[in-house]
Amino acid sequence: MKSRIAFISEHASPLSTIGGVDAGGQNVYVGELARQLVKKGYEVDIFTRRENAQLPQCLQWATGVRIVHVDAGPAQIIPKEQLLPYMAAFRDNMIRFIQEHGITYKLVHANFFMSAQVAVDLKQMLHIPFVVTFHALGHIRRLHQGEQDKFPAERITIEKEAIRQADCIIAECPQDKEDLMQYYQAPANKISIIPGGVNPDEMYPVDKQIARMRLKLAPQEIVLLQLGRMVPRKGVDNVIAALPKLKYTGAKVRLIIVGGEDGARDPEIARLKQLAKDLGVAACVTFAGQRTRDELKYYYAAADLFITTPWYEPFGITPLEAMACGTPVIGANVGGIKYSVLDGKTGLLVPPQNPDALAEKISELLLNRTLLQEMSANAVKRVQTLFTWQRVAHLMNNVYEKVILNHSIAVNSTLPEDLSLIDNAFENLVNTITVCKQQLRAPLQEAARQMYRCLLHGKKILVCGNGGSASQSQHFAAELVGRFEIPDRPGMPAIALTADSAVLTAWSNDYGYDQVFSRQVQALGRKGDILLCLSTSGNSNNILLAMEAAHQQQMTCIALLGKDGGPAADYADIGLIVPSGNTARIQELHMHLLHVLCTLVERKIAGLYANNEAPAPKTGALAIPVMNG
Ligand SMILES: O=C(CO)[C@@H](O)[C@H](O)[C@H](O)[C@H](O)COP(=O)(O)O
Ligand SMILES: [Zn+2]
Repeated sequence: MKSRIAFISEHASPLSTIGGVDAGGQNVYVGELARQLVKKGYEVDIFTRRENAQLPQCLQWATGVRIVHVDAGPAQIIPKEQLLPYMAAFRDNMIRFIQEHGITYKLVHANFFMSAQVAVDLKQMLHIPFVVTFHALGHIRRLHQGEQDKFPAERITIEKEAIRQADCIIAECPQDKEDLMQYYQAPANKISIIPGGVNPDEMYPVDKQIARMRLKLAPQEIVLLQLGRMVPRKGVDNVIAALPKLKYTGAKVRLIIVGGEDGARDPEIARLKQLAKDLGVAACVTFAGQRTRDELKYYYAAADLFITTPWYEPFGITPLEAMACGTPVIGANVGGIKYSVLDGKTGLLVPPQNPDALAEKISELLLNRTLLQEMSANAVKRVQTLFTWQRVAHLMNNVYEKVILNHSIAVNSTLPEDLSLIDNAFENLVNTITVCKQQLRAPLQEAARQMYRCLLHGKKILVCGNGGSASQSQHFAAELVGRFEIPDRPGMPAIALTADSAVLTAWSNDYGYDQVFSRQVQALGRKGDILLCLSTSGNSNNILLAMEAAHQQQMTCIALLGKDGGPAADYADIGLIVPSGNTARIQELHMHLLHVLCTLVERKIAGLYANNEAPAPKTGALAIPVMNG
């Protein structure tokens, strides 16, 4: 059966024309991801604020994808900085729609902080788990824009609460994950890195001259392209400011700026036009305004270089689109751009807000046509392997499935008896650890000292136990023979007596299980060796007989025991008794004790070399230097 899920994207609808002040990557993200998720078996409803009274409440936008227009504030475009007061109405009307239509959503995917706030409420009221992609973080914006950031101050608090409540947080690049962890204390295990993508049927390489003919651009000019939302953060002024600094003296260079509206209505375009005039480069800057998505590939393909130098970019879809069309990118070394653009391979990275550095890199690339061609091929390949919406949907589907599964487990398994069993097991373990910490410090130290001495004198450690303790014996031997925490140290001789099925079965079959370890101790043990025994009860006959055999061989017996130690406590030279009546807890503590012993012994052995107590081995396998006596 298909799973129905809800996207919330309060200000960014896939219906909007890209390049408007608030219409950019998020609109594409929501639409493309929804379409691809349909192929994974989902039905997606995208809830977005009604910006136009003429639109129907619910519109079938693509197969399996509906857009639901939610009434929240006036039905007109409102800058997203002013939308927060309408979000309560958004939430209430969204819930009304869900209830009137009797829909059950398996999951909500919130986009941007205001949608996340709605998702938090939905989770509380309707018990729907949610995933969030923030697309930008308020804290980082504040850092970069200070007072010019016009979002309400509550944004950061809302983001923090959403992070606390979310079932999974989608970071769009490694930097985004770091920011979430550093500024919001988001737990790493709640974050999945999933980038944005490109639709290869929409963005693909087109012959440069054909693209230019379509756009009526001069075939012989050098074209630099800047495309996207026209807001100060995007650093378009930085690109204009680089133009007079270009050292390139070949063909005429033209900068085409796609996005934004007519200068009179768009203050940012007016500002950029004025800047171009002031710098004397107005004649080589073309303001192309907003373009339909169909036209964008021609712009990307017509350009020799795509340039994007924002101060902050949580992901950035335009550099990917440019690369998909085979156009190398010079991008700011920030956020998602430093992840999508491979410096030196698919383009170059520059510091933001630095026209000199940008001018230098543009000139460098324009002078190296061979490199530009290589970068173009690399760019297409990189996008097609890593950044298609198909791949994004595949990764997202994995996240959704995990969230949906965990949610249903949580809902169906909150039986009070289960919970109290879980809690008891943890509390029991914590208590046992606390008691052991006090009681076992001295014997642990002594056991480690004995083991170290034994190994230093060229002797070995034999280990045995039954059942769970048998596997722990092997676990311990493996840590010593191989390595534990310190690489490049000599192997230490340790043998688990539980691992040779031929010996175990023959001796048990022919003489009895009680002799299964003692026989091996006689055969393998020598004076000065250690026998390490594990027994939760201290009662197992084969363990007691093994210790007897060890004493006859003048070996030292160390025993990890439980309960009251049983008779084994009397046989052992050093007994480490876990004072618990619960076999499982005893075994858990035994494993911990074995690891602590590994740490102590390994450090001592490794320290031998560090302190020059022994010559470092010259060639071949490392060996512990043997001391006589
Ligand atoms: O793992 C477990 C219980 O948690 C069992 O396999 C358990 O190790 C076996 O019953 C052993 O035979 C118990 O022997 P011992 O610890 O009393 O010497
Ligand atoms: Zn067990």
